[in-house]
Amino acid sequence: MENETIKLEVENLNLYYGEKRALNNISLDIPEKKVTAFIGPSGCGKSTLLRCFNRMNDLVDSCRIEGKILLDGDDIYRKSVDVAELRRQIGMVFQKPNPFPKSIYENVAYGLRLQGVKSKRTLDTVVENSLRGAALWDEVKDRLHDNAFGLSGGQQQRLVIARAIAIEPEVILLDEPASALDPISTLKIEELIYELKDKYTIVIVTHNMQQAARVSDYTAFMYMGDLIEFGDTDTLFTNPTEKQTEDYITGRYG
Ligand SMILES: Nc1ncnc2c1ncn2[C@@H]1O[C@H](COP(=O)(O)OP(=O)(O)OP(=O)(O)O)[C@@H](O)[C@H]1O
Repeated sequence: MENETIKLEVENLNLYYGEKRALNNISLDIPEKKVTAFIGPSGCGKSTLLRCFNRMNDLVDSCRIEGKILLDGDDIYRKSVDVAELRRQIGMVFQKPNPFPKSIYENVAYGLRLQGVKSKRTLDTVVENSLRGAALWDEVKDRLHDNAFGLSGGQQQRLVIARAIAIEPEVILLDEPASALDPISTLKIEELIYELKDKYTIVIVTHNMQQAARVSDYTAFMYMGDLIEFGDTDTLFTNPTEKQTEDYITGRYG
């Protein structure tokens, strides 16, 4: 990690849902323009930690956090932070593709329209570039004004990624982005993740250890709200430091 620029820093983060503690004193650094994967058995807190990065947990009434998360050195939980702007900087893609009930074009243009962009030429350019960036342009360029629901699940997920990158985020959070997809669509998403890291910092939650090993540069293994081990992906999968990590990656539990 010495040669990396740190994009997000988690410092002594505790997270509670009511009385129940779901994250225990987590500290880790997310490097810029790399892919960081969170792995671990169901319920270990991967999605909860991911959602902290764009303050999605603010939407859960019972949720309380202690500790800090810094984006480029600034605390994202400071009172003065504009959460809408934070979510523009840190985009998120969920497990199930969630396009809007609009055309392919309007799905991608949506964020820019919200920002007040009206120029057709600007919108056309951004829509094309974003669809190209999400490796979807060639498949949809002749049907941009068709409803997005007519796309396959894998195409819908790439559309959602195009919608996310249209507003030029710095970080993209992916919560099990391929778990609802067939193997070929999954492969396309994995190839896309690999390409996107040239421009964006990517954090991915995945159940699939092979996927983490294929797409990520760094991996964090979590267990019951604890961060057990964090390091470069090759080392974590071939020579883990902790016995619990070894047991998990060799399939002894989880
Ligand atoms: N909104 C919520 N309210 C209360 N408890 C929650 C809430 N969301 C998650 N939890 C609890 O927090 C713990 C961590 O859940 P989380 O969804 O982060 O785990 P995960 O590792 O992502 O699991 P999975 O792989 O099954 O999605 C679990 O015990 C879960 O039941």
